[in-house]
Amino acid sequence: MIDQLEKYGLFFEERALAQFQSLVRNKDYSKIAVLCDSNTHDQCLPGFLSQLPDLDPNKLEVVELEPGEDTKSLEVLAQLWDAFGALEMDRHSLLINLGGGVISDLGGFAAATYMRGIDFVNFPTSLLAMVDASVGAKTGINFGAYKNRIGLFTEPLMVGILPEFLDTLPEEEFLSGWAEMLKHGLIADAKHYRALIRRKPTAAQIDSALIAHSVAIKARVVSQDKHEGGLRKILNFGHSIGHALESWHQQAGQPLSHGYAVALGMQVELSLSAAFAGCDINEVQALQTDIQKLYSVPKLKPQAEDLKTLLLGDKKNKGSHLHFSLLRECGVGVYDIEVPMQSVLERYNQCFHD
Ligand SMILES: NC(=O)c1ccc[n+]([C@@H]2O[C@H](COP(=O)([O-])OP(=O)(O)OC[C@H]3O[C@@H](n4cnc5c(N)ncnc54)[C@H](O)[C@@H]3O)[C@@H](O)[C@H]2O)c1
Ligand SMILES: O=C(O)C(=O)C[C@@H](O)[C@H](O)[C@H](O)COP(=O)(O)O
Ligand SMILES: [Zn+2]
Repeated sequence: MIDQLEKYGLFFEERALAQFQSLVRNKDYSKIAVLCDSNTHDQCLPGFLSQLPDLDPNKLEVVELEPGEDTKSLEVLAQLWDAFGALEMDRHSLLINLGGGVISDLGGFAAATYMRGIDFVNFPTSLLAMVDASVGAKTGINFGAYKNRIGLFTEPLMVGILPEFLDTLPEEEFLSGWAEMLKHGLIADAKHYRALIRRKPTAAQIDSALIAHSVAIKARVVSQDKHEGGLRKILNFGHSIGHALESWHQQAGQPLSHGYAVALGMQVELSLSAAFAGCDINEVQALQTDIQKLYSVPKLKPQAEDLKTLLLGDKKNKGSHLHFSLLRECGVGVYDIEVPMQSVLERYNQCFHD
């Protein structure tokens, strides 16, 4: 399985380091900048660099940002472009995104826009970024109240997955990444979903094979529809509600991790799947029970009315019509399902406020 991912530009463990080293040898970059947040700077960068003794220290630069979703902003993007200029990076420079999804989304976008595009690679350090964010070429920033409103599809030269980074990942971040893995099972592979639900989202129960299985689901979907004309929308299951909750909590000063918000979103969207996508109600209830055991509803939560504007801003919509990605059954995602706003708010209330 792991070898088969190389055709998508995904490399694991020592194969990732070897691929990266050969890239650097062949390209003769003028500068190589590593983009980190302060956590990955302290906990991942030293081990990463120690495995790359051939990197020329005279060409190496490190750019460190604050951790957290607020970093995925226009202000920080501008600071990053400034930093690239101050480091005299040119079109022959390389950016290494060493971090979670915030770093790969922002760094990929910054690299693709600086001087109309410089090379970049992703070395994801969170579970969520390994199984999802570093793969598939979506990059961008949040804008106004909305998640990922400004962005580009732009490919890293390679993605290097080093599961050793997970040794320092906090427990709540495992739970966040686990939600996207569950989503992969729910939309495309019921066996993967059942394998996950039998385990616990902890470092001890996650291995390279499980990561590879999840990321393979994403890579296969993306390879059939890179720019999200159709099928790729299934990867957005849980995200119409999830993004609205994530944005609302961010604004309320009580951030929810992306994955936690998606897990809550999946609970509501499962209910919509029964009403609008023909998913069996008993199956929906069983899946909701599984998910609720891991992701309980937070005490602080928006009123249904508070979600309206955020839901209307979702990228999958057409005009004022809400379009959802839902499930026909466990393992089968469907997309472009139109759902009236009133039904969404009712189901949200049934799940979270009754
Ligand atoms: N582009 C995509 O396809 C895609 C897919 C899913 C999510 N996303 C985006 O990704 C972001 C979420 O990514 P995330 O969950 O990785 O968040 P994140 O980048 O904020 O990382 C989560 C936290 O874990 C810390 N961290 C990361 N790796 C660590 C390590 N090895 N050791 C210790 N601490 C570590 C970070 O510093 C941060 O505090 C969201 O903005 C989401 O919208 C993008
Ligand atoms: O890669 C995709 O496509 C996804 O939808 C994966 C999602 O998990 C991810 O959160 C993505 O960033 C959402 O994209 P958006 O288009 O809804 O902003
Ligand atoms: Zn997501």
